[in-house]
Amino acid sequence: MSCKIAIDGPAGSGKTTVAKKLAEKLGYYYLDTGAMYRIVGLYLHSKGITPEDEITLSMLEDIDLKFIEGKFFFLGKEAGDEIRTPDAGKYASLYARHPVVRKYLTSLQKKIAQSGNIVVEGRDIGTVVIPDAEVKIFLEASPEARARRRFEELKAKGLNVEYSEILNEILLRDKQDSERDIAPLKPAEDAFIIDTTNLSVSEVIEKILEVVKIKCR
Ligand SMILES: Nc1ncnc2c1ncn2[C@@H]1O[C@H](COP(=O)(O)OP(=O)(O)O)[C@@H](O)[C@H]1O
Ligand SMILES: Nc1ccn([C@H]2C[C@H](O)[C@@H](COP(=O)(O)OP(=O)(O)O)O2)c(=O)n1
Repeated sequence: MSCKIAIDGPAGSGKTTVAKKLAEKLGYYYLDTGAMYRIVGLYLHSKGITPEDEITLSMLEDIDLKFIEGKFFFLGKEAGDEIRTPDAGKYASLYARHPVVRKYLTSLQKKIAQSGNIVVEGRDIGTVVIPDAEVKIFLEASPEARARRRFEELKAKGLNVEYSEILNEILLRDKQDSERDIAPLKPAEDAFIIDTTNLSVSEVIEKILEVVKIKCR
């Protein structure tokens, strides 16, 4: 029996860290849907196209977005740290509200999610991308904890960031992602909600594994 695990939640709640470790532990595929929105957001911004402009399918196909052996490629090159900057997250969230962007990326994500046992992380996985997922997890944490984590993460990568700026960026994306009309950030009705504010990564993974043992027998 194939088992699909959806992990949703706001920025800094621990989705990527937990999803990657979980997929490795279970021997499942892993899909970071946020990376796809980051690639699209950076590309459209670089072309001077705003989220208010008409965005066509052919514009998005010009990105030549590919997912090969767990890695993303666009414009013929592998996606690197350039998609992990605060600006990339800002543009991802801005263009993620556009119906053509959502339709295009959701269609790709649904196809990839059919690969077999997989952990998929994002904002609308349990509600839209794989609503039939056997396991649905919604991670949350205080904005301050999430900003602190992201601040430490970016600082460790050598980026010159201010905690207050990161907190404001996270609060803005929380609002944009949860208040948009299409596929807003919210827990699926059958999602298990885990507050990670005072939990270690291992403790979060242990909680998820308890659900997996029951739902993915
Ligand atoms: N439960 C946790 N406790 C402490 N730090 C965490 C926890 N979960 C994730 N982190 C750290 O916080 C940062 C952001 O985590 P990440 O998995 O990228 O969050 P998201 O994908 O939800 O934005 C990373 O440096 C990660 O190591
Ligand atoms: N399934 C998804 C994944 C990401 N997005 C949008 C909204 C998010 O703010 C941005 C960036 O997502 P990403 O998961 O990479 O960001 P964080 O790692 O949580 O900071 O993309 C989305 O709308 N739907």
